[in-house]
Amino acid sequence: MSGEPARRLVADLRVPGRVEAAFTAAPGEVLAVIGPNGAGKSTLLHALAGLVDVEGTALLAGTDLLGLPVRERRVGLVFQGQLLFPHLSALDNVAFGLRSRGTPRAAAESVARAWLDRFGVGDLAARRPRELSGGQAQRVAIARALATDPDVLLLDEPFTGLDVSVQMALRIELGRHLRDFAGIALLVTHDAIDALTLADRVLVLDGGRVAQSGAPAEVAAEPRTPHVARLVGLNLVDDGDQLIAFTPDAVVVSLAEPEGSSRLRWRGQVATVAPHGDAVRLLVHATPDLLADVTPAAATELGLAPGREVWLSAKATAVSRYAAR
Ligand SMILES: Nc1ncnc2c1ncn2[C@@H]1O[C@H](COP(=O)(O)OP(=O)(O)OP(=O)(O)O)[C@@H](O)[C@H]1O
Repeated sequence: MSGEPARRLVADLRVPGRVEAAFTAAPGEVLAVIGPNGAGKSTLLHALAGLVDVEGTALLAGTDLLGLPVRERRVGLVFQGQLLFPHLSALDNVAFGLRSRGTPRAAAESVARAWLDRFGVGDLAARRPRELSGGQAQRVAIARALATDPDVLLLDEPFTGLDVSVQMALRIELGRHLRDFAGIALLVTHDAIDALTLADRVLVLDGGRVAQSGAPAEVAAEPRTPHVARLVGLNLVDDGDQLIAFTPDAVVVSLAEPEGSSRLRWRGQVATVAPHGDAVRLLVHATPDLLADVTPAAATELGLAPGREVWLSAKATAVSRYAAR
């Protein structure tokens, strides 16, 4: 048996006023970090990368990353707006990390070339960043981060700002490389698809704290924050010590108050009306805001337009209830 401890990350970090989070990640695991604007997602990644002062520990195989000089942390970064070195070719950008660790030029370039090839941009090796499209530059940036074989790969919104078709292609490519990646990946994303398709686990931040963590399917089925509920297209109602989640198509919209004694009814005002597949999706300002899907015929019949006062009710059999904590 090897005496090498598993390269598990055990982090308990605090950047005062911005984020306070304890989490663990196993080698090979992709952890999606999600949450609303200002939740502390970027700060968490910046803390691990050494870009911001942080208290606490981030033990990796027993060594505290936070105690290491930034250059000695085996951390790969792909950050929004973190540009490639403009004066270096794509190849030299990817080879840079290895070169700065003392790898001889030929060996570093050979590794760099292989990474560019894997991301389908090998023929662009000689180009400078300004000669690359956004999607090509992002492929080079991801190749650059992976080329150093980091223990921890930090990806902050790697698809933001790219065309939707480029995002889709890059998501598939990145997914393939993340499956083979032996280290730990933390992926900050605003997109439920990323969290559901790329991640092994999801860490939900809210107001600088961890609100929930678990397998993507668990988090999607039983969201604990309005932000996650909205990401996965569910309504979420706080009912004291329980949370209630239900899909927009489980909501009945009426102009008159629904009969019966169910507490699952709300009065509100239609805020937006938009096509959603074969249905019409309403966002209704109620307490809380709710989504409701109705048929186009019902939308016309009920005169559902922004400003319309409506009643909403949820079928008791169509809701999922779970403990709030
Ligand atoms: N350089 C900074 N100095 C002080 N406070 C900051 C700084 N950067 C961010 N903050 C604050 O720290 C908190 C967390 O911000 P952070 O950027 O980590 O959130 P985020 O979840 O990444 O948000 P977004 O999705 O908008 O990028 C916010 O309250 C933010 O205003």
